Amino acid sequence: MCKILVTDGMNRNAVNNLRKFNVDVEHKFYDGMELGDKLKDKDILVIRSKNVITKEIIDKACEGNTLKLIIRSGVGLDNIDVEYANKKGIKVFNTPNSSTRSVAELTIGQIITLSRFINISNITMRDGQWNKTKYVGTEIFGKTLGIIGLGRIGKTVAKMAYDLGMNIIYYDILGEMKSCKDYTFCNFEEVLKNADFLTIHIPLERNQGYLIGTKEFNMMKDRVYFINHARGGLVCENALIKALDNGKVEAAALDVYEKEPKVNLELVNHPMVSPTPHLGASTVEAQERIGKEIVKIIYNFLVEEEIIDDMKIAL
Ligand SMILES: NC(=O)C1=CN([C@@H]2O[C@H](COP(=O)(O)OP(=O)(O)OC[C@H]3O[C@@H](n4cnc5c(N)ncnc54)[C@H](OP(=O)(O)O)[C@@H]3O)[C@@H](O)[C@H]2O)C=CC1
Ligand SMILES: O=C(O)C(=O)CO
Repeated sequence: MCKILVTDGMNRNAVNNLRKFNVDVEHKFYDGMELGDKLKDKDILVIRSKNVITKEIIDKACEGNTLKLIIRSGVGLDNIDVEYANKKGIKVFNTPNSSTRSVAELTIGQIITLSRFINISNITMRDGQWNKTKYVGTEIFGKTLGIIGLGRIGKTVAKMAYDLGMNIIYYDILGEMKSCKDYTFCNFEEVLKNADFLTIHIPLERNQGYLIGTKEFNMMKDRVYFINHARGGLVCENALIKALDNGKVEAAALDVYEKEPKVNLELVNHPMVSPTPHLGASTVEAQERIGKEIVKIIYNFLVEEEIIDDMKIAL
């Protein structure tokens, strides 16, 4: 019988649907070499962001010679050594399309949160403070939103922000996108220099250094609003704290951190930071879609491997 290990949260409908395939599903968190050990008799591993799948774990798993598929429930594959897994004959899939809308909506929510002091008002009002004259915000209409990475999420953020009246400038490694003529392609430095609001939506590549450190913050407009919902490792947190302290950055919204789930208290306690604990994909809708994507991947695998017949069931 095909054995599947799911180490993290997974939509209940998806788990129930998997069981229709007459497979063995163990739903329990394991990590490190214990996980490697548990994988010795598993065919499929499903993880989210909590596990880091290293060469060592893959080697341990391969002692059992059963593991054929790793599925990352989500987009970023930076927590899996994909190249090594592939070298060992293990396929790696993610669910790239399911959370785009949710991450984009969180980003737009934070753009407005920062521009209107919503986060800091929430906190100070609980102390009985009435900072009406202190928290004079800014409209986002007519302001320039700089986007680094105009992929699925970047494009969705761009469309929403454009519809709210923002001017969109972007940089993407793929260059100018013909289908995005309402937005202006710039080089990386030009986006940093001209954005009133700056948001990052690129993957973290393995062994990549910071995309944004002190040098890059210094290039930005004074009092820029900064959002990182991509990966913590892209931004130097110490440089961000300095930029917030010296007013280069007016306010920052963060969903991702350098050392998750460890919290950098200096950063998240900064009065001008609006932090969320990696909630980008945490909506009912995104999780349902992710669950469906995973079931489809596993279904295709089981059919391909002739473990089940093409059941033509509605997934
Ligand atoms: N906070 C959260 O909960 C979530 C965070 N994420 C993060 O968001 C990231 C983006 O997701 P998504 O939009 O779906 O990914 P996409 O691959 O659709 O978009 C990323 C875009 O950025 C481009 N790119 C890659 N590297 C660079 C670079 N150095 N400079 C400029 N552009 C670059 C990519 O080009 P190319 O295709 O050539 O690489 C691509 O066009 C994910 O990788 C993940 O880390 C995703 C979901 C949830
Ligand atoms: O899907 C992703 O990449 C996320 O960060 C959410 O888990």
